[in-house]
Amino acid sequence: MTEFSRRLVRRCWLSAVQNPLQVISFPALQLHVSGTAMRASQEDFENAMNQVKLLKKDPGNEVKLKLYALYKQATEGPCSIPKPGVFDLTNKAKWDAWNVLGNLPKETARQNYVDLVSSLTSSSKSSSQAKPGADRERQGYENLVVTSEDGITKIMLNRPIKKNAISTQMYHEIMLALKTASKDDSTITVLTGNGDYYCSGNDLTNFTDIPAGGVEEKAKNSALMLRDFVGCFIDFPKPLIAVVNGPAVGIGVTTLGLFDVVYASDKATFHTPFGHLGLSPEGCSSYTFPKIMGPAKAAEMLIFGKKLTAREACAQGLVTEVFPDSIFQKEVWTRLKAYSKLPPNAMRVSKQVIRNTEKEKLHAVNAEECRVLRERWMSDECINAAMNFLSRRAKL
Ligand SMILES: CCCCC/C=C/C(=O)SCCNC(=O)CCNC(=O)[C@H](O)C(C)(C)COP(=O)(O)OP(=O)(O)OC[C@H]1O[C@@H](n2cnc3c(N)ncnc32)[C@H](O)[C@@H]1OP(=O)(O)O
Repeated sequence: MTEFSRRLVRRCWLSAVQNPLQVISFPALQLHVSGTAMRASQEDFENAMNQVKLLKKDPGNEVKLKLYALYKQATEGPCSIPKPGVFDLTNKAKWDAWNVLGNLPKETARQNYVDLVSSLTSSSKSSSQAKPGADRERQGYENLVVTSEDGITKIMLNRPIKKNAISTQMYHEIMLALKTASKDDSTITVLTGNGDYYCSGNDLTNFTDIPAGGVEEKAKNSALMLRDFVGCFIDFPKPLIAVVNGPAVGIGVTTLGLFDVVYASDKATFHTPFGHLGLSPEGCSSYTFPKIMGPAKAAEMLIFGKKLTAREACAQGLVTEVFPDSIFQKEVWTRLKAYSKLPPNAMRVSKQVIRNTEKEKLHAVNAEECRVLRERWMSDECINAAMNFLSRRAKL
């Protein structure tokens, strides 16, 4: 094994442990019941297995791995299957969870499984009564808050604890929110972030969830998803406004070129660290940025990762206007409320006149950027950079 492979193994495992939510999918709990007859607690065990399938709330990957391991130990005894390969993160995490149980007796594993399920069912009963969760469920978004008021649909990234990094689920949620907003009664649509960040870009743990087809399949799926995601911005039919409440990174910056207006707090910064991450530009920025700020300034951002302050970004034309943070929300929303009262059809038509000549070009640019990124994601440069972040060694 080379030093690089050794480092990769260590880091993959570290990332799996640090980010268990990315590791294992809920259907993995649909376990098969072994035909082996068991003693007294077999009925409890089977009941517990059925209860797991009925859980309303995903218990999280750490718990799912524990359940998986206890089930295997209870039905098959100690782990004796070969250790899965380095890139097979899901099966490796499952193997590790099972293997760590060592020689735990089957009966004990069965009892532990039943106890664990019982604790989950009681906690899910009490948490289902909590109002905020119920609201989120009704709205259908886990990491967005979408509201419509005064003719404005506001889509707020709501993962402040992770600086609004966009997880795979969030990409889908944002696409859904944009598609819904494009058809609702509102006249303008706003994207903003909750907390101190606007968005810290792609969630770097997205790539720890490797499917059975390996990194190639992951890269292919990610490229398809990215193409759809950016396509939603290109095709968005109404005025789309970014309210950049704090720092923006990666795809949180590149997509700004597809917005009609960008308002920023003076606390916001704009950073596209693609070089550091072994990546290449997306969000049509390879086309929009040189057009907006000229090729030289765009290259400094997109190739060398120069971070801009809000005022610099405004001077380059990426940002429409900068406001002192203390008055940012008040000023911006007052202005947006006034804009939202303008005749909606005129606003739509004006947007189309401004944007439509570019649409075809933008879709072609998007497709090409995704094609290139698909290759990049499989490169050593990119894997190393992501692993560095996951092992907390690098702050960009
Ligand atoms: C599939 C489609 C792909 C589309 C292509 C998109 C490309 C991009 O967007 S490239 C840009 C990717 N983003 C980054 O490289 C940013 C990485 N994050 C950071 O460098 C820093 O976290 C920071 C500068 C954004 C903030 O630093 P700091 O104020 O010191 O806060 P923490 O680092 O402690 O962050 C708090 C918490 O949030 C997690 N987190 C932040 N950003 C991300 C991210 N992009 N992905 C995953 N997780 C992120 C961070 O790990 C911390 O989590 P805990 O350690 O669990 O508290």
